[in-house]
Amino acid sequence: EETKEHPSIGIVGGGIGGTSTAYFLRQLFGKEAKIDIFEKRQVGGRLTTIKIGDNQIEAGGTLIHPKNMYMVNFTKLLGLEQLDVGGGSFGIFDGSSMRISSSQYSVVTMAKLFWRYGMDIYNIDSWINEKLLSKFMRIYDIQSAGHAYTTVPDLIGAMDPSFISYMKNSIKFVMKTSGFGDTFIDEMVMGALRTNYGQNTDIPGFVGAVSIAGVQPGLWAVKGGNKQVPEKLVSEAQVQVIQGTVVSVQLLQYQGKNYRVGFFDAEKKEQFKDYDIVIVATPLHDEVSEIDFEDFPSSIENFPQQFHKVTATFVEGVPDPKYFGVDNADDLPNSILTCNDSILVNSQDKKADVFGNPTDVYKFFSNTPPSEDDVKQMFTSKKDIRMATFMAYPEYSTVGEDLPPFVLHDQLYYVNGIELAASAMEMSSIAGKNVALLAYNHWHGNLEKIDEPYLDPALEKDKTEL
Ligand SMILES: Cc1cc2nc3c(=O)[nH]c(=O)nc-3n(C[C@H](O)[C@H](O)[C@H](O)COP(=O)(O)OP(=O)(O)OC[C@H]3O[C@@H](n4cnc5c(N)ncnc54)[C@H](O)[C@@H]3O)c2cc1C
Ligand SMILES: CC(C)=CCC/C(C)=C/CC/C(C)=C/CSC[C@H](N)C(=O)O
Repeated sequence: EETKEHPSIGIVGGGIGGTSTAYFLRQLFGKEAKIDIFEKRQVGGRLTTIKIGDNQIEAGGTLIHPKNMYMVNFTKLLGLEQLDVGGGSFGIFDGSSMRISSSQYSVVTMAKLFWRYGMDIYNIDSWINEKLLSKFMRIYDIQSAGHAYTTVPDLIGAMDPSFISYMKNSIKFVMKTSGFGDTFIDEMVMGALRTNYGQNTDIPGFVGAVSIAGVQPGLWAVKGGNKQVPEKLVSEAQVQVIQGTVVSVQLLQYQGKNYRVGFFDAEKKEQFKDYDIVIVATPLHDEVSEIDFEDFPSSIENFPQQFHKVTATFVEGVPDPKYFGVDNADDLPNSILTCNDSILVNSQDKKADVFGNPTDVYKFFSNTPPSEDDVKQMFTSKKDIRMATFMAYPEYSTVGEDLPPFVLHDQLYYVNGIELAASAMEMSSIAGKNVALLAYNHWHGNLEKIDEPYLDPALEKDKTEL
């Protein structure tokens, strides 16, 4: 029998969002709480690898920013290693030729970049650090002080109030207002948005800035595959993984447990389990996870925003440089960003495997699956080809001002609303910690830690000294 101190908790979804939530819940509630994760496919979700030839390559979430502290800490805690990724030659393709490409000499590259983009190329890193990262990182202090928020705008606004206006204005507008030029925005920023979200500079400023951070120097991945983080979090958090597809969450009318989770188990048999607390850690979207919420006083619906489909195509072979307007194969950059949203390819990269070994595998992203003919035009020869299509992240142009809440009902929480602000591994982990704190604070009646402003002790001390 669980007591008030030891709730039973069911989590729907075993991606980084669900498994990080489980980890944080275990830290907060201690070892007696019973925590189950329901997973319909495999733990890791959108963190997954693909085998092509003899190579294992990241297929979903790939790059981690050096300042993504939860991902950094999980990697260390779980005995995993960081692998440097990124670097190497790059170019920006406009559909017929390269607008700019790097040289083998870094001074020449810097001169070319300065010639084309002026001071924007120097200012961008400090702008991202000052306008995004330094404010974003306040969340770690806020959460380590136990504070939690019931809505996505409240959480993002707690990092810094300026982020609310970033969520309402396009990245193009935000950057123009900060003094960046059209050429830089239309080429560099557009290239970053197309490779990371398959979208353009009309997307909101907050996710736009996250996307630019996703092409900054110092990016890394977990050696052996990012999916090891969710896999190992499951054992670290001592949770039971139930292989099954959740189809319903019913609000119970009797005094005992709050919710009944209905699911089809691995043998496709319908089963039910009751919990005090339920956490949904998958996008509530028709094409991703169909879950009925039954017997609630007001209906809980899937969220109306569109999801963006992306196909990642992996080809082991020899690329035709002419496809990217380059004559000589040696001059084809390893990483190609594209700045024209009417062409097929969002970006192309020569990949290393999950251990950092070089391969002859190229990955390209496209918003629609390529035809056989497309691939023939892009590669002069190919040994193997694999494709993975993802319901990848929200279609940010359809995201309105009403972002979903983290609290769907008393003791029923939702992690993935955060993706409507920005989708990234660290965002899911931050949302996981927020939901774990909400569940804990509600359970213990710590209402002073919910939706209350966080007063930075260092700033408060300065104020009293004045
Ligand atoms: C191609 C691609 C590249 C990306 N690259 C990066 C990157 O470089 N860096 C970065 O930070 N982020 C990247 N992302 C984003 C990142 O992968 C996601 O934000 C993150 O993995 C989301 O994790 P999650 O746990 O919230 O969701 P998911 O990983 O989707 O997990 C949800 C889980 O729930 C399960 N599930 C769904 N419905 C049910 C149900 N009814 N019953 C039981 N289980 C269910 C699913 O099977 C899934 O395992 C990328 C995403 C894609 C698609
Ligand atoms: C949350 C913060 C502050 C930073 C995260 C920055 C980051 C790593 C963003 C990437 C997000 C994303 C959805 C990338 C998708 S594709 C990645 C890459 N272009 C690839 O080719 O795999």
